[in-house]
Amino acid sequence: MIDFRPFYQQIAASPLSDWLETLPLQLRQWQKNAHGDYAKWAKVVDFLPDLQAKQINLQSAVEAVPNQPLSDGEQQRIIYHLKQLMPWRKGPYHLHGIYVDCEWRSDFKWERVLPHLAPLQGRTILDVGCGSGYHMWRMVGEGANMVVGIDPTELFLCQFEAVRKLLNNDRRAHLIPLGIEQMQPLAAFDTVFSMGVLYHRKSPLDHLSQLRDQLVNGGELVLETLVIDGDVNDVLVPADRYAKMKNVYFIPSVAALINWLEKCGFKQVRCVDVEITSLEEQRKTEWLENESLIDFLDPYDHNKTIEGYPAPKRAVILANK
Ligand SMILES: Nc1ncnc2c1ncn2[C@@H]1O[C@H](C[S@+](CC[C@H]([NH3+])C(=O)[O-])CC(=O)[O-])[C@@H](O)[C@H]1O
Repeated sequence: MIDFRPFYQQIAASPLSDWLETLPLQLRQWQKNAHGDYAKWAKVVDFLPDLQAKQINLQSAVEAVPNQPLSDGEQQRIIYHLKQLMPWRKGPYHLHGIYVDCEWRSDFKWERVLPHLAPLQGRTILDVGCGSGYHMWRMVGEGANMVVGIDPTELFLCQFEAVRKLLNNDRRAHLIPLGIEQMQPLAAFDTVFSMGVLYHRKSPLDHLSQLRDQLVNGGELVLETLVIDGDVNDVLVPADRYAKMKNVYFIPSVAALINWLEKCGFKQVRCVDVEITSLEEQRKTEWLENESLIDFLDPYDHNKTIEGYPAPKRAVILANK
C-alpha cells in the first residue's frame, strides 16, 4: 500500500502544514473505500525493481536514463508490470529505455501552456486532476519547490508511484487521492493548475471558487478546458454524452469562461491559447485497450463529435487571485 507518512513529514514545516488538520483522517477513510483493485495495483509498484538511473531529465521530457542498458529480459519484466496498470492515458514516459507511449501526448499541452506561465522556479504548486502526474514532473523540471497533485482515481495514483519509483524515487512531486471539493481551503499555493477538469464538474463556478481558495494572494491560476465558439452567453450543456463521455456538463465559450472567472473574483483574466485537439495528440497506442479520439468523432466530418457537437477544442486561461 502507498505510504503517505513521508508526505506528512515533508509538509509539516512548509506553507502546507495546515493541511495536516484534515488530510491524515481523509486518507484513512479513502483507504477504506478505495477501488477493489487498488491493493493489486499498489503491489505492481512493489514488484518494480529499484533501479538507479544515471540521469533524470524532466525538462524536455519525463525520462530516466539508465546507468547501463537493461537486458531484454529485464525490460520485458518491467513492461509486463507496467501493463498491469493499463490504460495509460497521460504521458509519454521514457523509463530506462522503455517508451510508455500513452493515449495522450501530454507534452503537446505542456508546450502550449508553459511559455505563458509566471516562472515556476521555487513555487509551491497544486495540479488538480493530475492524472498519472505527467505535468507534475515537468513542473519539477522547471524548478518548482514542491508539486502536489490531487486526483481521486486510484489507478492514476499507482501509475504515478510506479513512475516515481523508476525516476530514482524522486520526492519533489506527490499525488494525493482526493477530489478538489474535499480539500480544506489552504490559500498556500503559488500556482494552481486545473487542466481537463472543469467540464467534468457539475457546478463549474464552485470549482473555480475552490481553485481560488487554494491560491495565495496574487497567485496564478492555469485553467485549461473544453470550449465552444460563441459569445459571453454561449455554453454547451450536452444532452447525454459528449465525445462518448458521460460525465461532461458545461462547455463554455472563452468569453463566458472569462466572465465566470471574473464573477468568482479572479483578476487579470486572459486567454493565451485555443486549439482543436488533433488526432496526433490523442490516439490509440499499445498502452490502452480502449477507444480514442478517432472513435469519438463523426467518421464523415471530424469537425463534429459522434453525437453532432463541435469537436473538442481547448483553451488555456490564466488569472490571478
Ligand atoms: N473532483 C475532482 N477533483 C480532482 N480531480 C478530478 C476530479 N474529478 C475528476 N478528476 C480527475 O481529473 C482528470 C481529468 S483528465 C486531465 C488530466 C491532466 N490534468 C491533463 O490535463 O492532461 C481529462 C479527461 O480525462 O477528460 C482525471 O484524471 C480525473 O480522475
